[in-house]
Amino acid sequence: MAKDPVRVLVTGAAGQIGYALVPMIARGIMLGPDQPVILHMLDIPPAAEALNGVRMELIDAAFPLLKGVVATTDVVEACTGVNIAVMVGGFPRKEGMERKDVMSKNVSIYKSQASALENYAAANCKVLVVANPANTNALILKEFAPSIPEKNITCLTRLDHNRALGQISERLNVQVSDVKNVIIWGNHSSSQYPDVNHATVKTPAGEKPVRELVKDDAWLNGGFITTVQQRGAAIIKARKLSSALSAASSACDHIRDWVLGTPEGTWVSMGVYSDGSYNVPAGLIYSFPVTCSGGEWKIVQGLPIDELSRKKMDLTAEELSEEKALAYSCLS
Ligand SMILES: NC(=O)C1=CN([C@@H]2O[C@H](COP(=O)(O)OP(=O)(O)OC[C@H]3O[C@@H](n4cnc5c(N)ncnc54)[C@H](O)[C@@H]3O)[C@@H](O)[C@H]2O)C=CC1
Ligand SMILES: O=C([O-])CC(=O)C(=O)O
Repeated sequence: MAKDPVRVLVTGAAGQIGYALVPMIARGIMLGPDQPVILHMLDIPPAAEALNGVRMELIDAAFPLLKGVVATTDVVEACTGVNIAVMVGGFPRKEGMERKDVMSKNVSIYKSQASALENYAAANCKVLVVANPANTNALILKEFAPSIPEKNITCLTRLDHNRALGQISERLNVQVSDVKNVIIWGNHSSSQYPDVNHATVKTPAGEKPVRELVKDDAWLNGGFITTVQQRGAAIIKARKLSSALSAASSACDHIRDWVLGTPEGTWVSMGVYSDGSYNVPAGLIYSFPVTCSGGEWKIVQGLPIDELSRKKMDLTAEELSEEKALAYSCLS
């Protein structure tokens, strides 16, 4: 029997990530090739005409899984009945800016959209915040939508996770699909800690630790980390626009794994509400290694943390606490 359509909201749908993301969703990349979808697209009035253009192209593409399109500048109409909300709407960073520089514009958007989601989304709606500062926007959304369970509100660090996989794959000249279990700890910012201490590569002789294969701790503790931390800025420098196709693809990965589950023995990185695991302060949206099953994520527990990792994990937590304080000062 055909499945009922899932309603997926994309905010900022007339923007560049939106333009890459909506066809992926309509093609089944996010929720699977047998899952019909109804797309809800929100943007602001100055982008209404462009948004309508995206709606027209979605119709022209004749996606078999796409059962309907709502394209609107009305936040209530956009949020009504949605099962999944991908929050991309906001103002992107330009060259020379840090992600927290876009803070004041974006946190106020997330405060107001929190109540629309709380009041009009389907029960158990899963929320992914992409717009920067992603962790702090997600935290503001959580705090101003108190009736949405905190486990349903997440932010995107899967792009950083995928960037880390990509760097290891390039370095070792192996397929990216054979590399797994890197971890992005903390903030989706240049303070994030990309950790390879538990990462492995599938080889003809079985799974081997990344460190053992790379044999270059100076690179793994130095250049590798800064490359992943700075990759967003490098893309902005090259394209004069921030990452879009990789962000859209990673957003699909995030939701797909959350809804359909992670493969046995594999974890992924997600920004989730900290419960104090790994001595990360509770009350922050912090990126952890998680496994997903039955539509729920769970933080991977019990990984040994060395001294260098501890310092880097604490540093990015401190930045998130500062961002939280700054966000509240922007809102008051
Ligand atoms: N977490 C991550 O890994 C990544 C996050 N980002 C962030 O994603 C966001 C979107 O990036 P782009 O698509 O490149 O930007 P963009 O500027 O091309 O698109 C953003 C869209 O949001 C719309 N918008 C603005 N205010 C809105 C509101 N209140 N409600 C609904 N829509 C609104 C704009 O009109 C625009 O169409 C930025 O904040 C960017 O920094 C980008 C790449 C990766
Ligand atoms: O760097 C930016 O501003 C966009 C972004 O979040 C990324 O590419 O990781």
